[in-house]
Amino acid sequence: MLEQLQWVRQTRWEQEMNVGVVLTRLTNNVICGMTMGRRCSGTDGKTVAIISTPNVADYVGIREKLDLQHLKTRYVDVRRRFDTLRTKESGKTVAGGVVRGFLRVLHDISEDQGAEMMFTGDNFRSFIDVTSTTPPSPSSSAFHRHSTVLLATGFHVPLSLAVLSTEDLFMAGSDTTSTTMERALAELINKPGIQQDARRAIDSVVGESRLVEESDIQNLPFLQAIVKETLRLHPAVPILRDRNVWAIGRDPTQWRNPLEFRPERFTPKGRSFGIDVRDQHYHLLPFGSGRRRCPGLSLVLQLIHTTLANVIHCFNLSVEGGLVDMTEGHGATFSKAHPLVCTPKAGLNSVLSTPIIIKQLIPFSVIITKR
Ligand code: HEM
Repeated sequence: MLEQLQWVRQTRWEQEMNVGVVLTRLTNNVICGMTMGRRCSGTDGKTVAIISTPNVADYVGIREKLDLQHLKTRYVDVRRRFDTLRTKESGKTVAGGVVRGFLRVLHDISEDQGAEMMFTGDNFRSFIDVTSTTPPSPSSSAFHRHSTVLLATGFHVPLSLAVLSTEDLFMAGSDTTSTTMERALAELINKPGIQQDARRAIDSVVGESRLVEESDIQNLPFLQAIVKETLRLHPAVPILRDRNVWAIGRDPTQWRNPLEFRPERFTPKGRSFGIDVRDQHYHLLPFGSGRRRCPGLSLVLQLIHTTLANVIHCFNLSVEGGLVDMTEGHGATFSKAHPLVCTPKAGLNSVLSTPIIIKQLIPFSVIITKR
């Protein structure tokens, strides 16, 4: 995030910047780094927007004939870019790139003694079996369709299938994560008192001379409460197959003042202290539950906590008159109807010293300044 703001300062002076797009780029880079060992997000955040936009034609049974929103055309473009990316990767080495990234992640999990779930050889084989049953992508090049990768266990996996899984991670993880962070920032802009309390708590643990690190998060219960409250009110996957997570999170029989953003409910003195998002409590299920529970949960919690903590720690965020409009849009992740758009204004030397005015497209404006 801070790096992105640096980029804005250098290249987009006095130009508008969509905060959601910046957060999407950040998330894409994390997923890309994890799976491919490199950065790969474009600069426009277009991929996720296309993938997560519901196609009107799907609902009226004319999807083969009409492409009213030009989604098909745009999706083909996305696939072409994915193909380019994977071709670049496989050009280096077939067993390298994507699959090496996967293997590294799987290996790390199997070695991690503190992991919630021990990853055994059987788990590993199951993972490969599931991957192998995925139908090949029609747009894969002949090379990818016919190339297989010999995994450490002795299994051969078609390269195209391994790459498909990478795409799944983008679809499942990118927009969900950035939307959640955007929502949290918007809530904090609307609730300056909560923002200040969070900053004070971070200062007391981290001080003012360094950035927040992942290891600090466990000592920041109020920040954790803010993230839980964001996931309660704004679950990025609002409706699952068998339950409406969005409605459960606002159920008045379970939550006092359910429509209000009150992170303190999750703090030691609050009524909901101890309630967690890891499927132990069935009235807070932003990541689903059971076998289908989001596998990216631990990663995403680290990413969201660390990013939010650093933004809160480094900047004051405020709105110019009125409140940030929290109206939900129509996308798969219920992202904001009006994205947060910021305009960097007068600048000082360091990126953290750059006052930034954030405004929504209509009609609100937000100011972010160096503390
Ligand atoms: C705030 C961010 C996120 C939220 C709220 C979220 C939530 C969810 C939910 C509710 C599901 C469906 C569970 C079900 O079907 O019952 C899911 C599935 C999934 N998520 Fe996440 N997710 C997030 C981020 C991520 C990230 C960062 C990744 C990976 C990098 C990821 C990977 C996946 C995958 C692969 C699935 C499909 C699992 C399956 O079909 O069995 N998610 N997620």
